[in-house]
This record gives sequence, structure tokens and C-alpha cells, in this order.
Amino acid sequence: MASETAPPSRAAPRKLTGKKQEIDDFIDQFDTFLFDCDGVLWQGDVLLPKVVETLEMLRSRGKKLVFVTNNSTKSREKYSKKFEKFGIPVKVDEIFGSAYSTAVAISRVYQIPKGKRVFVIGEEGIEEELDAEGIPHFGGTQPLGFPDDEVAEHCGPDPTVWAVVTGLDRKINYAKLAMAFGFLQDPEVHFFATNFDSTFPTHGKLLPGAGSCSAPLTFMTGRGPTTFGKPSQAMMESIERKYTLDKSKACMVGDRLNTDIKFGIKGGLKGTLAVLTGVSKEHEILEAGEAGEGPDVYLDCLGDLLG
Ligand SMILES: O=C(O)[C@H](O)[C@H](O)COP(=O)(O)O
Repeated sequence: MASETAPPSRAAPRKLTGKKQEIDDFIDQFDTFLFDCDGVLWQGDVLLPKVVETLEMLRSRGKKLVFVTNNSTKSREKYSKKFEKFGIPVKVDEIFGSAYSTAVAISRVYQIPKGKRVFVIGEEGIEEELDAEGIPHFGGTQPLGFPDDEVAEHCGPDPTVWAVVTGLDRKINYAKLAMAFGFLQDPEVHFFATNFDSTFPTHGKLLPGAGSCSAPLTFMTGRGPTTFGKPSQAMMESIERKYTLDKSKACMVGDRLNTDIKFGIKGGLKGTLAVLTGVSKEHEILEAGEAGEGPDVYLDCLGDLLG
């Protein structure tokens, strides 16, 4: 009988005390830090304390920084403007977003056939990344072009539609969902989601995340989407290729257990660091630790890495 190897057990999450030697030892294990953005660097349009100085400190120690965000509302180009606004120097190429990850998968992995297009439930970040990859699309931020009470006449099937792509859409409505539902009834039409976050943190509160935009379609169709954001390992593989990432020297920093920390653990990164400025609370981190799903270490906020 084949013997099953138990997964290696993981130590309980440890809170870093902030002592200089301890912080230095932690940082020195890594050559690359993958940073989640919302809830780690900022909350909505509020920059979190000492973020600029912490990132500067890591760069001055020769660390490679990659910003891995599930936020699909902005393209990498537009997201870099958000960094600039906060005074964080960044190159567009250091940003890896779920909209980009999705567009790259559609054009380079799945290779959408000529003459086909995708229907978008989402914002301009998805549209711009699809444009950059030359993928025809409709829906999204464009008006649907018919009165709401005529929706039944515009619901699929449509042989030009190859996929439905969902992301966070703060203007989602019944007509968009009805159209997507119509297209997805054809089992040949792919169902993709940039990411699956149930919520995201902003202004000290939680708001519905991108997962809440694809969930009604799952309820209607019984189909779950393929996702390209954290914790999807399709995203990790793209990052590994693009940045020639050495996983044995990389650390994932995030605020959310079931996206960021899971992404780092599943991806086999050497380290995971959680911060308490976003979604997951300290008791949840400790509970996750008991199930072997917690981060290696955690801090109150990223700025505590300054010691
Ligand atoms: O649902 C969303 O789109 C996300 O929750 C959100 O934008 C997360 O971004 P991240 O924390 O990965 O930067």
C-alpha cells in the first residue's frame, strides 16, 4: 500500500517584537518581498504609517519588491499613479495585478480565437489590460446600449462571446448580470474572475469585494469561475517566470489569510508575514496557525519592520 507523506507541520504564527536584531534576522532571510497593497500599504486613499520609509529601507538593503494586488479596478499603469500620489517610487513593471494576470492568461495561455470577444463585469483596469493584450471586449464601463426593461432581448446566446470576465464592479446591475448569465449558459463560454475576495478594507470598514460580483453568477449557473488573482497559483507561476523569483528567498506580505497568506504558503515561498491593518484579525491569524494555515510571523503594521 502506498504510504502517504504528511504535509510538513508549520509552526504557530509568531508576533515579531520589533527588536532590531530580530527584525534584521527576519529581513536577511529574503532577497524578494511580494507585497499585497490594499490593507498593507494603504486603506482606500489613506496611506498607512511609515510605509514609504519601510519600503525605502528594504530597497536600500538590496531587496527586490513586487506589488501583487488583487485590485482589478486599475491597470498597472494607473495603479503606479496611486503609488506616486503617496510618494512611493515604483516602476510599472514592479506591479502585478489580477486584471493583468487575467488578460495575460487569456491572450497567452488560453489564446482567445480570432473573431471572439469577452464580456466584462468590472471596471477600467480590466478593460485597459485587455486592450494592452489586444483582446476584444464589451460590457464593463461601456453603456449596454438598451433600456433596462429590454434586457431579455439582449441576453445570450452570442456566438462571438468566448468568455465572461468578472472583477470588482462598483456599478454592477441586473442587466449586466442577466447578460453574463445568458452567455454562460453555453458551456463552451469560459467563466473567468480576476479574483475572488469576499471583501476589502477601506476607511476602517469592509466593503464587498470582487467575489461578490461573480458569486451571483455562480448561484445562477452552478458554475464557479477560474480565478487569476491571489491565491491562484496561476498568478504565482506567472510571477515566478516574469521576475525569475527564487521562492526559497521570497516572502509574501499581506493582510488577508485566505488570499495573501494562502498564496504564499501554497506557492512554497520561504516566508509569510501578516499585518493587522487590513482584513484578518489577530485571533484569526492565531486560529489559522492551529490549522497550519497561518503566516510565519505577524506585525501590527508594516511600519513596525523599521524596528
Ligand atoms: O475585491 C477586490 O478587488 C480586492 O479585495 C481588493 O482590491 C484587494 O486588493 P489587494 O489587497 O490584493 O491589494
